[in-house]
Amino acid sequence: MPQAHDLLSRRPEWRALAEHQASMQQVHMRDLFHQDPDRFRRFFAEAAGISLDYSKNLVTTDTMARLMALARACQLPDRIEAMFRGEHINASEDRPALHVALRNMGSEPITVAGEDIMPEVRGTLARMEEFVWRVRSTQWRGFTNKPFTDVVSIGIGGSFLGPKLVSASLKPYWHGRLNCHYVANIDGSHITEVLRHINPETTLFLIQSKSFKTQETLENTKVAREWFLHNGGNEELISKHFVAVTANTREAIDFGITEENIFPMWDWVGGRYSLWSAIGLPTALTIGMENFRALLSGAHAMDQHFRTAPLEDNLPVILALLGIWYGNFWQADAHAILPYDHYLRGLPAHLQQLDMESNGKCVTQAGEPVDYQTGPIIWGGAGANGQHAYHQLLHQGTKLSPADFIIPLHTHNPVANHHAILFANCLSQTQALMQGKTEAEARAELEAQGLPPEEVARLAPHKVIPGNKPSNTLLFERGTPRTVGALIALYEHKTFAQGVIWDVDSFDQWGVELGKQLGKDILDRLLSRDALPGANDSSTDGLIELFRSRHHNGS
Ligand SMILES: O=P(O)(O)OC[C@H]1O[C@](O)(CO)[C@@H](O)[C@@H]1O
Repeated sequence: MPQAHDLLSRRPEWRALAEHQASMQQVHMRDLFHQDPDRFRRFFAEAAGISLDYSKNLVTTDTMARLMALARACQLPDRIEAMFRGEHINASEDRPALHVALRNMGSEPITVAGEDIMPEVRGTLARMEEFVWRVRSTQWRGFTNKPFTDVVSIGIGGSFLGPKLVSASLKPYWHGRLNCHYVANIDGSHITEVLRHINPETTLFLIQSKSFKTQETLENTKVAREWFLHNGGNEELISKHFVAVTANTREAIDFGITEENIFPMWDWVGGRYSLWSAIGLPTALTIGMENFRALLSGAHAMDQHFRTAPLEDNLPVILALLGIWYGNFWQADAHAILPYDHYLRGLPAHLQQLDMESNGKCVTQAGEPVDYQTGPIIWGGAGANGQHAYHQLLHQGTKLSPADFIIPLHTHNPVANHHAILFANCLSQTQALMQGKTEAEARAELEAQGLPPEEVARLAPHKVIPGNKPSNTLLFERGTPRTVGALIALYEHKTFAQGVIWDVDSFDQWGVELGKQLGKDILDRLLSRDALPGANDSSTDGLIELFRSRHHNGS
């Protein structure tokens, strides 16, 4: 483990990058492409069905060498091995981070506290397979003996975003009869809108919560249970319609879930890394267990690549280091995820939790305050839609936000020339971001339109596009379970690699606890008929009183 005094920004490799950045300030990517006709091939890597063109970055081979030197100085290869070996790399919670075990296809054991965990992982996969088969084959039916038509997954954060992303990404593989709905928010509109459209006789509820203590999930489960009991169900029938996935079996049983309907999770899997576990049940029910296993095998292929490829050819490491280059040396606070694929439209939201809950940290593993930037603001949306929404800022704004463009070479739904047009949009955006438009080019265009000189002079500055805006282009043949698995695993490992270099704990999330703690007292005060004494600031007190004045008569 690096010592506290090895603060990242004190390392010679860090200083070498800072000096290099100073020398790069006048460099434009246009020139880098003109100087090196082979640039595309030189900055191209592929693994596990994913291809990465990182040539449209403000980097040279010297830049990449210096970034790789920083990664080695931070012992990245050793830390990768430590993760796969189950070392307690989640130092603050003294736990391993073994989401890779969930998709481990190898024969080697993976031990936690001296126990090989693979038998239990594989046993749970087998239980999932049997459950999924019984539901999809209609052997498991509702209380009026009808096959299930709807699955409602109740969970939030990693118990929601991951399975929802995978379900949506693999919509072409969905079972004909089974519809999947997700309920996460404590906003009653979320569950109301779902319950409005389903039949209690043919609905299966999955309660997804690693802790089984998350307020939103427990409150929504109570509503779902009451709805079921008031629409034909009864206590004895709960076991036919409610299944839980949790690491807290006791709480789930106390809540009324029958033990044989509880699938385990483990504390060595973080919520945002858990879609590969039984938390993936909604996905497995809709796409089938064969496709779910293909998802796992795609992720495993990326795991093997991450664990064995030289850093220079390692896709997660390349993406991680490029993010550090811009975040720590070019003051980029954000990073855009732009899937040019309707089915992958949920990817930015999942990666927001994956990245921002992992690396949104301000102390090192040793508890030292950092004096450098850590995790970026992750944002984004589906292309080509974003071009008509926020790409203006990417092209002419003052904020630097590197972007990942993600696109399949083949669509599931060939319609007219749509895929070629989508692909052309993706490439034209990355080209425009890279090359921009000079004032001379802007002037020439305006003159070619026959505008008078004073109009040319007036408009030209508004038409200049600086360019030199970095982007990565990630390609894959088609959005199959394997490529979706590999793609998500790629970003998991990118996130981990950045956390190693920033020396933060990417697997805890203490920052979310304070809001939960404060919320308890505020809720008591909101619900109290009598005004309870103010707890702290006048804003919170004033807002509580505003709410109470609308909800308690005579108060
Ligand atoms: O699965 P659980 O325990 O309900 O937690 C849901 C989510 O809440 C968090 O713990 C944050 O509060 C996430 O890390 C997690 O994915």
